[in-house]
Amino acid sequence: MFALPNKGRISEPVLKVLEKAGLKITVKGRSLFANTVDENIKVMFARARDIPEFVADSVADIGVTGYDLVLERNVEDKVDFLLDFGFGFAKLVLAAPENSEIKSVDDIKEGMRVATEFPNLTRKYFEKLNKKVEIIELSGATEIAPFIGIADLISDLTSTGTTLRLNRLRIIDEIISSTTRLIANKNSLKDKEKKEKIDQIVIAIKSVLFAETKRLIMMNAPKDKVEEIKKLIPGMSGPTVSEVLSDDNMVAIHAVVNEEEIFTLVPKLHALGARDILIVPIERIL
Ligand SMILES: Nc1ncnc2c1ncn2[C@@H]1O[C@H](COP(=O)(O)OP(=O)(O)OP(=O)(O)O)[C@@H](O)[C@H]1O
Ligand SMILES: O=P(O)(O)OC[C@H]1O[C@H](OP(=O)(O)OP(=O)(O)O)[C@H](O)[C@@H]1O
Ligand SMILES: [Mg+2]
Repeated sequence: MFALPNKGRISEPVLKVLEKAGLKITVKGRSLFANTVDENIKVMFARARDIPEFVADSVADIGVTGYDLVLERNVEDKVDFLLDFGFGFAKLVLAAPENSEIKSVDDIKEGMRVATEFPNLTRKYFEKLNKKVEIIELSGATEIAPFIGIADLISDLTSTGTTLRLNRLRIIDEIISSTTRLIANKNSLKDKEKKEKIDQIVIAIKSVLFAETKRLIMMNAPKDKVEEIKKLIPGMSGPTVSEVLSDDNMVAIHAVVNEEEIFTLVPKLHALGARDILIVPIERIL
């Protein structure tokens, strides 16, 4: 059983990656379960917040959730981290109103109230600092707490910083940093058949994440410039060079290159006489 977030900000990007990975999850409306292209892989939809426990307790064999939520549920020792999706980046930070006297951790006094959706991580953070504070658990919109007099500061997730800025809150310290992860139940990994399926899923997802940073570049180029072009695009196993039947002096070249290199690469290829340059997205690289 594969547990996936049913809503929230990581749900859609995760489903997109799995779609590209060829899992073909057939979701019918708001249903709680779904089938996949592989009859041995069933999907269940749950809140990202609950998925760490579902995986730790063997309700699901694997699941996708935030690293922050695994730590918050205190199950990091009960699950294995199989891969990092590289998105869903957020930091759990301690923040106080800009006009508050709290400017650093040292200004936090005994008995101050901290509002949060992450009571366990926040409690642990203050225990380490040996500071006694009161944790006020909220289930969202934590930013409002200092302004309605129910807390002195908050600990909340931030990624772009927009929410904190908008609410005139200043970061005091960083508690943890998080991204979206694939986690597995340790016993499921010990089961030979399940392990085999899980490995297939991991390879499929990795192939998608890897391909997202790459492009296939294709071009026609003068034969006598091939060596120079090769130096510009080493490719994954060297570029492929093939004949152009209509023109003896030209060859067709294709190679896989890093997406971020393309902007500077193209003018150099042009200068060497490359023509008909095509840059094509790649769905998966295995
Ligand atoms: N602003 C953000 N930017 C990037 N990732 C985030 C952000 N906020 C949360 N996340 C990640 O997404 C996970 C799920 O958070 P999200 O808020 O989407 O779900 P939720 O709290 O279950 O839903 P909702 O907030 O709609 O009730 C978080 O634990 C974190 O890992
Ligand atoms: O730094 P930013 O890019 O502005 O993102 C941070 C915001 O995103 C999350 O809220 P979410 O949308 O999940 O709402 P919630 O507070 O109700 O969980 C988080 O709790 C912050 O409020
Ligand atoms: Mg949220």
